[in-house]
Amino acid sequence: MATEEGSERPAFAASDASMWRLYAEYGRDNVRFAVLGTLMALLSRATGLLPPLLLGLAIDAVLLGTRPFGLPGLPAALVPETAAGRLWLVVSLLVGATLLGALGSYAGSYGWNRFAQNVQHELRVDAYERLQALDRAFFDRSRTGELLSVLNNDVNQLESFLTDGVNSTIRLLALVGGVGLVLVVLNPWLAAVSLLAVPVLVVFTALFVRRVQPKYARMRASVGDLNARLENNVAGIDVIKTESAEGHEAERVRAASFAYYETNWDAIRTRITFFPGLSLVSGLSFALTFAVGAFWVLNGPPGFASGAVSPGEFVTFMLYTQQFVWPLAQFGQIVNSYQRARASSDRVYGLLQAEGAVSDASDAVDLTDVEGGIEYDDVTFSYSGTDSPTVDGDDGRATDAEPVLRNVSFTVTQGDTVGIVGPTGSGKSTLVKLLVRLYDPDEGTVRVDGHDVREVRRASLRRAVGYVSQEPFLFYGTVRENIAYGTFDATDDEVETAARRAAANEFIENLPDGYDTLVGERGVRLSGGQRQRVALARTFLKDPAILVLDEATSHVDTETEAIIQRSLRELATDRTTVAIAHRLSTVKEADEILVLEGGRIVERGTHEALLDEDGLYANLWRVQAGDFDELPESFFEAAIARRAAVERGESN
Ligand SMILES: Nc1ncnc2c1ncn2[C@@H]1O[C@H](COP(=O)(O)OP(=O)(O)OP(=O)(O)O)[C@@H](O)[C@H]1O
Repeated sequence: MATEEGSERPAFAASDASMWRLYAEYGRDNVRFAVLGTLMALLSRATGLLPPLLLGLAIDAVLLGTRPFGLPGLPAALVPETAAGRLWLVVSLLVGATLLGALGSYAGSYGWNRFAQNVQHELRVDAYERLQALDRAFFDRSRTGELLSVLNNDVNQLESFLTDGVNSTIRLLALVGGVGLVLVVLNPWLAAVSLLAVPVLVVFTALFVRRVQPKYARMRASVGDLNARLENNVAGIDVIKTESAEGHEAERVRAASFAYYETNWDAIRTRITFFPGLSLVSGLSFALTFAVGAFWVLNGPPGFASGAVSPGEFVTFMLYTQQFVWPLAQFGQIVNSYQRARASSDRVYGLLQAEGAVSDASDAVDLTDVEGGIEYDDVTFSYSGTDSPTVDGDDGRATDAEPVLRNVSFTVTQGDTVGIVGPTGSGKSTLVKLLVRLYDPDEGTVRVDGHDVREVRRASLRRAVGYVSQEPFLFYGTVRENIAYGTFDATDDEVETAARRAAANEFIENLPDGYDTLVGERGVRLSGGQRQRVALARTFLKDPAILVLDEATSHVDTETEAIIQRSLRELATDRTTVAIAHRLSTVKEADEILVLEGGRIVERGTHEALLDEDGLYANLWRVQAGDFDELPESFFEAAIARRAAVERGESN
């Protein structure tokens, strides 16, 4: 399939910076929450600096009395005279710092969670909007479960990293910067011992990242596979049951689930060695600092240092070391959450970047006052080369280049009806899909009212065309909502008039809640014929200039068909109609009938003219009339050859 501007295939793979680009783009409007979160997280961290200082002071200046009582920034006039008074002051300051810390922690979490939730929400809605703007070929090649997994799980992973990861990173940086600095100021030599842990942790983490990153990418892909399998099976539950394929499907789900289990377990194995490893390094560093510090208090400075360390200063130092070293182990969680989010961001970003081949030209105009003239001018089309890579790595290059339509030319004068008939797989549905630009032709042009459909806005084109397909799709909701789908401002009267014209009013009124009856998911609570009539009512309500009926009455019984056919004739009277039919009687009255075979128009004319011609159409007509004896042997030979080709999956 040709790309619209003949442009290069768009790059689908996300760049390394995809995650940060997403955060920057979606965080921009919510930056106030991130700032609040950051400032409050810093405040809460800063209040944590006070208790160790107070404890050291209480030990040295109150309990042991070996140094004067004083705190930086505390006026001497506020220092009580008695030891008890001083202890109470320390206790009050401890409580005050704790309260302020709790407040800061609350406000910090509030800011970051609001930020993360807003980003998640906006990202998901945008990704969905992007998805529904992609062309049909993208969906032909994608798996629904996989797409759902991107919109759900992957977007959630990005949110979790914002909530936990970024928030913790800021706290950690504040810690390394703040507490690390305090340690250096208090005792540079002892600080050097504590800080020894940092380079070890950095190297250790780098190794972890290198190992775990590909594992997370594999895991995200297998979540998509599993989702796709589950979605497919739930949708196909009827076939599973009627074919007694429960065992077969349980096995396939087991295989997909096991693939996820294996990729997940592989990542978990790496992760669970990493976290205890970090704790070990942190713990050893704490023990080393304690040993050096305690010997310093007992025996004076070691050879490389000078100055005495009091028991209070030692306690302060150890408490800071604890604040510094243990949370470093948290770094692992952050890196872990980052890696998971990164694997997801590639997929979300990929979806946001996906470009469909069918898009509005930059100078496209609206199709207005549509009269309904249609022209197919030497149209050739194949499903190959669909320019639609998918989120699971399919680059969209189909291998089969066999055309499904070949040099198709015909015109339909405004208000006329054209019937399209032909054996299965001959390209009838494909032909009308080109009219509403679900796909674009490889060669040739489709015109409506003389306009090349590639030069008009798709929305205006589709407003002008009413399309009733073989498998009408109803949305979960009421009958009324389904009829008014697309004509959202229709009044109840208009909905009912449309239903009446589609011969649907009677059955709808007999439903338990009439027009307010819920139709179930995909309309499962209605029969095939009822769904068909609701879909027809939708088209009557839309009142389009061009009507496309793709075997529109295929699901109804003979009697209902007669009623609908009458309505359809009325509907078709003053509008252009393209009717695809297997039952030739439904297009007998058409102004022209096109007979497709292997993607080519092999015969054309009115019903009578085609019967006179005594070709494929006349033979198909004999089949439907049950005159098998009248059929020439060559017809059976051709039919058998066609069936064999269809079964081999060939289009022609
Ligand atoms: N989305 C698709 N991707 C690839 N090939 C497709 C796609 N849709 C249809 N085809 C192929 O194109 C050919 C024509 O299909 P089409 O649905 O147009 O035939 P049809 O005449 O409407 O058949 P039927 O009468 O059975 O509905 C078939 O060989 C089919 O396998």
